[in-house]
Amino acid sequence: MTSSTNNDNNADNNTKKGATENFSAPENVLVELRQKIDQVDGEILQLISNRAKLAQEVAIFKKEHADEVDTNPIFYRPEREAQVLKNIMKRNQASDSPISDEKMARLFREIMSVCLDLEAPQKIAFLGPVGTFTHAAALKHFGKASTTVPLTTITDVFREVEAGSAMYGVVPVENSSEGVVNHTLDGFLTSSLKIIGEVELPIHHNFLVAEHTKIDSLSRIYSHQQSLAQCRHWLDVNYPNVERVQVSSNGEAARRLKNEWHSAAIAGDVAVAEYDLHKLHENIEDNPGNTTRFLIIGHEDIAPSGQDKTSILVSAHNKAGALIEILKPLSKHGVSMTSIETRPERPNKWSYVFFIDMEGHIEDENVRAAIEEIRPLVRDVRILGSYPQAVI
Ligand SMILES: O=C(O)C(=O)C[C@]1(C(=O)O)C=C[C@@H](O)C=C1
Repeated sequence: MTSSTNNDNNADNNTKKGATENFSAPENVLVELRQKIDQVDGEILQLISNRAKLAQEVAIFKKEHADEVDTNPIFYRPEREAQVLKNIMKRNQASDSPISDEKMARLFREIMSVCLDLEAPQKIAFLGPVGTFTHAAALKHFGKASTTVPLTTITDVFREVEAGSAMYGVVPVENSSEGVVNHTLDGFLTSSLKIIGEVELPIHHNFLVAEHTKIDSLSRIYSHQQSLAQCRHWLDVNYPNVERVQVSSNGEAARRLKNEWHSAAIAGDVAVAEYDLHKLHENIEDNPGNTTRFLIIGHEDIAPSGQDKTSILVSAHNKAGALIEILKPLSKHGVSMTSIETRPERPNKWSYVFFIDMEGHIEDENVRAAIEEIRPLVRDVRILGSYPQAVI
């Protein structure tokens, strides 16, 4: 509405000035470009609306063909979403689009998120509070049309999804600088939930202040202990004499600025909008390649997307050389292992379990064969899930 009113006003002004002789005047060029943008926007709107109607038809199909036993149709299809996004990136590359493949995929991520919301609103539990990197990971993976619910602990996220109060959960699993998140791995020891997806998030820290902050007399900088550690050098150079205060999360650090005039916070982008803050400095992390990986947990088995990962949990016999034996079948069948973590298998003293991630889907012949060969060598193998590799 606003832009067409402006255009009308501009058009009026031009007519008064005698627009015909003046057709290439800068303001007319702008009017013309905006008219073209309005025209394209109208076409995009119609196309998005057509796409949304197709998604509604998909939803009807899913309802009609829901498994007789499982009366709840499954609307969220991570393997299909990964394929759609990969397709968009490929088509973008082959086009003359000035937009990067990743940014184009993010636009479509949001369109798909709205389409899924039309099919059936999705409730996603994440390790909160709002404004944390896990919140950002949930929005990156499911898009902004999903309903995201902050919970206090990783255990709460597992519990909420198990109970069916949330459909899916998002929890951090490893950081490139700080290592693995033990609470998340341990969650799988007592839960039957599956891994249905993964998200990778580059971790960029901002130095945040509020409108009312007296930036010349800062006395405190709040953040999570890991974030303070990841920005230590930058803080030593820029704010060597300001007290650093550890709080439970970056979201909590950002929240505290509301009532404090002499404090700043270190947090990510999501906290800026959530708590109405300003970035005084951006990208203050000492290691610019710092990345965190998150897992999406849920109940379903996911079909192959064409580029998948499989995670297994292996309870080994307590004897020397057990790990070497487990790894041999993977190498024999050409399965590429992407990570391995060891955790104590409580309550059994001195017993260990291995979390192994590999490339491929459990329906791939080589992955299935390797896992079948591991089975007789160990006490137990549990498939935690096969899921699409992170696309954006
Ligand atoms: O293809 C489907 O199964 C759909 O429901 C459509 C669609 C989409 O908008 O493209 C929406 C949600 C699913 O998670 C995957 C894809």
